[in-house]
Amino acid sequence: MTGVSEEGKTSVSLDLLKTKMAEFAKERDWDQFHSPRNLLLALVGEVGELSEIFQWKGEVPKGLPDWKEEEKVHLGEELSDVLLYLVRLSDICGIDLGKAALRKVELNAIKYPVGICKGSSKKYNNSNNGTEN
Ligand SMILES: Nc1ccn([C@H]2C[C@H](O)[C@@H](COP(=O)(O)OP(=O)(O)OP(=O)(O)O)O2)c(=O)n1
Repeated sequence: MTGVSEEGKTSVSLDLLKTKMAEFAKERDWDQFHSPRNLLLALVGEVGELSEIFQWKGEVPKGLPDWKEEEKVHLGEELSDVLLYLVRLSDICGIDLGKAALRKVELNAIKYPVGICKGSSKKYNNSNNGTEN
Protein backbone atom coordinates (compact mmCIF):
# COMPACT_ATOMS: atom_id res chain seq x y z
CA MET A 1 0.00 0.00 0.00
CA THR A 2 2.90 2.31 -0.59
CA GLY A 3 2.39 4.86 -3.34
CA VAL A 4 4.48 7.01 -5.61
CA SER A 5 4.18 10.76 -5.08
CA GLU A 6 4.39 13.45 -7.75
CA GLU A 7 8.13 13.85 -7.10
CA GLY A 8 8.57 10.15 -7.88
CA LYS A 9 9.48 9.21 -4.31
CA THR A 10 7.83 6.23 -2.64
CA SER A 11 5.36 7.39 0.00
CA VAL A 12 4.02 5.45 2.98
CA SER A 13 0.28 5.55 3.56
CA LEU A 14 -1.49 5.81 6.90
CA ASP A 15 -3.40 2.68 5.86
CA LEU A 16 -0.17 0.71 5.56
CA LEU A 17 0.96 1.84 9.02
CA LYS A 18 -2.48 0.99 10.42
CA THR A 19 -2.27 -2.52 8.99
CA LYS A 20 1.30 -3.03 10.21
CA MET A 21 0.38 -1.95 13.75
CA ALA A 22 -2.70 -4.20 13.76
CA GLU A 23 -0.56 -7.18 12.63
CA PHE A 24 2.13 -6.33 15.21
CA ALA A 25 -0.43 -6.34 18.03
CA LYS A 26 -2.30 -9.43 16.83
CA GLU A 27 0.85 -11.55 16.48
CA ARG A 28 1.78 -10.75 20.10
CA ASP A 29 -1.75 -11.06 21.48
CA TRP A 30 -1.45 -7.40 22.47
CA ASP A 31 -4.88 -6.26 21.32
CA GLN A 32 -5.88 -6.70 24.96
CA PHE A 33 -3.40 -3.94 25.94
CA HIS A 34 -4.15 -1.60 23.04
CA SER A 35 -7.15 0.10 24.63
CA PRO A 36 -7.89 3.76 23.83
CA ARG A 37 -6.64 4.96 27.22
CA ASN A 38 -3.46 2.84 27.16
CA LEU A 39 -2.63 3.98 23.66
CA LEU A 40 -3.24 7.62 24.54
CA LEU A 41 -0.89 7.34 27.55
CA ALA A 42 1.71 5.58 25.41
CA LEU A 43 1.38 8.36 22.82
CA VAL A 44 1.87 11.07 25.43
CA GLY A 45 4.89 9.20 26.79
CA GLU A 46 6.46 9.15 23.34
CA VAL A 47 5.75 12.88 22.88
CA GLY A 48 7.73 13.31 26.11
CA GLU A 49 10.64 11.28 24.68
CA LEU A 50 10.48 13.38 21.50
CA SER A 51 10.54 16.57 23.56
CA GLU A 52 13.62 15.36 25.47
CA ILE A 53 15.62 15.41 22.23
CA PHE A 54 15.06 19.16 21.90
CA GLN A 55 15.13 19.92 25.62
CA TRP A 56 17.69 22.58 26.67
CA LYS A 57 19.05 22.92 23.14
CA GLY A 58 17.46 26.33 22.54
CA GLU A 59 16.10 27.04 19.06
CA VAL A 60 17.62 24.86 16.35
CA PRO A 61 17.84 25.74 12.64
CA LYS A 62 15.51 24.02 10.17
CA GLY A 63 16.97 20.87 8.64
CA LEU A 64 19.11 20.38 11.78
CA PRO A 65 22.39 20.99 9.88
CA ASP A 66 24.60 20.64 12.97
CA TRP A 67 23.09 17.38 14.23
CA LYS A 68 25.04 14.11 14.04
CA GLU A 69 23.57 11.32 11.90
CA GLU A 70 22.77 9.20 14.97
CA GLU A 71 20.89 12.10 16.54
CA LYS A 72 18.74 12.39 13.43
CA VAL A 73 18.13 8.62 13.45
CA HIS A 74 17.03 8.86 17.08
CA LEU A 75 14.72 11.78 16.19
CA GLY A 76 13.18 9.69 13.40
CA GLU A 77 12.53 6.86 15.86
CA GLU A 78 10.76 9.07 18.37
CA LEU A 79 8.71 10.82 15.66
CA SER A 80 7.73 7.36 14.41
CA ASP A 81 6.66 6.16 17.86
CA VAL A 82 4.36 9.19 18.13
CA LEU A 83 2.92 8.59 14.66
CA LEU A 84 2.47 4.85 15.17
CA TYR A 85 0.62 5.25 18.47
CA LEU A 86 -1.53 8.01 16.93
CA VAL A 87 -2.41 5.79 13.97
CA ARG A 88 -3.18 2.87 16.28
CA LEU A 89 -5.26 5.01 18.66
CA SER A 90 -7.28 6.32 15.73
CA ASP A 91 -7.85 2.81 14.41
CA ILE A 92 -8.93 1.45 17.80
CA CYS A 93 -11.34 4.40 18.17
CA GLY A 94 -12.80 3.77 14.71
CA ILE A 95 -11.56 7.08 13.31
CA ASP A 96 -10.32 7.27 9.71
CA LEU A 97 -7.32 9.45 10.52
CA GLY A 98 -6.44 10.34 6.93
CA LYS A 99 -10.00 11.42 6.15
CA ALA A 100 -10.34 13.31 9.45
CA ALA A 101 -7.03 15.11 8.91
CA LEU A 102 -7.93 16.11 5.34
CA ARG A 103 -11.25 17.49 6.58
CA LYS A 104 -9.40 19.40 9.31
CA VAL A 105 -7.04 20.93 6.73
CA GLU A 106 -10.09 22.18 4.85
CA LEU A 107 -11.66 23.57 8.04
CA ASN A 108 -8.37 25.30 8.90
CA ALA A 109 -8.33 26.99 5.49
CA ILE A 110 -11.84 28.32 6.06
CA LYS A 111 -11.03 29.46 9.60
CA TYR A 112 -7.82 31.19 8.53
CA PRO A 113 -8.52 32.82 5.13
CA VAL A 114 -5.37 33.83 3.25
CA GLY A 115 -6.72 37.36 2.80
CA ILE A 116 -6.91 37.93 6.57
CA CYS A 117 -4.09 35.76 7.86
CA LYS A 118 -1.23 36.03 5.37
CA GLY A 119 2.01 36.86 7.21
CA SER A 120 0.32 36.84 10.61
CA SER A 121 0.46 33.97 13.13
CA LYS A 122 -2.30 35.46 15.27
CA LYS A 123 -4.92 33.01 16.48
CA TYR A 124 -8.49 33.08 15.27
CA ASN A 125 -10.81 35.01 17.59
CA ASN A 126 -14.46 34.06 17.70
CA SER A 127 -15.69 37.36 19.11
CA ASN A 128 -14.55 39.66 16.32
CA ASN A 129 -14.48 37.07 13.54
CA GLY A 130 -10.89 38.05 13.03
CA THR A 131 -7.60 37.25 14.70
CA GLU A 132 -5.75 38.22 17.81
CA ASN A 133 -2.75 37.04 19.85
N1 LIG B 1 2.51 -2.42 24.07
C1 LIG B 1 3.23 -1.92 23.03
C2 LIG B 1 4.59 -1.63 23.16
C3 LIG B 1 5.28 -1.15 22.08
N2 LIG B 1 4.64 -0.90 20.92
C4 LIG B 1 5.34 -0.33 19.76
C5 LIG B 1 4.83 1.02 19.33
C6 LIG B 1 6.02 1.95 19.43
O1 LIG B 1 6.47 2.27 18.10
C7 LIG B 1 7.11 1.16 20.13
C8 LIG B 1 7.31 1.60 21.54
O2 LIG B 1 8.21 0.72 22.16
P1 LIG B 1 8.81 1.01 23.61
O3 LIG B 1 7.71 1.11 24.59
O4 LIG B 1 9.87 -0.04 23.84
O5 LIG B 1 9.41 2.47 23.50
P2 LIG B 1 10.74 3.00 22.80
O6 LIG B 1 10.95 2.27 21.49
O7 LIG B 1 10.63 4.49 22.79
O8 LIG B 1 11.91 2.50 23.77
P3 LIG B 1 12.41 3.22 25.11
O9 LIG B 1 11.16 3.63 25.86
O10 LIG B 1 13.18 2.12 25.79
O11 LIG B 1 13.21 4.38 24.67
O12 LIG B 1 6.71 -0.20 20.07
C9 LIG B 1 3.29 -1.20 20.81
O13 LIG B 1 2.70 -1.01 19.75
N3 LIG B 1 2.62 -1.69 21.87
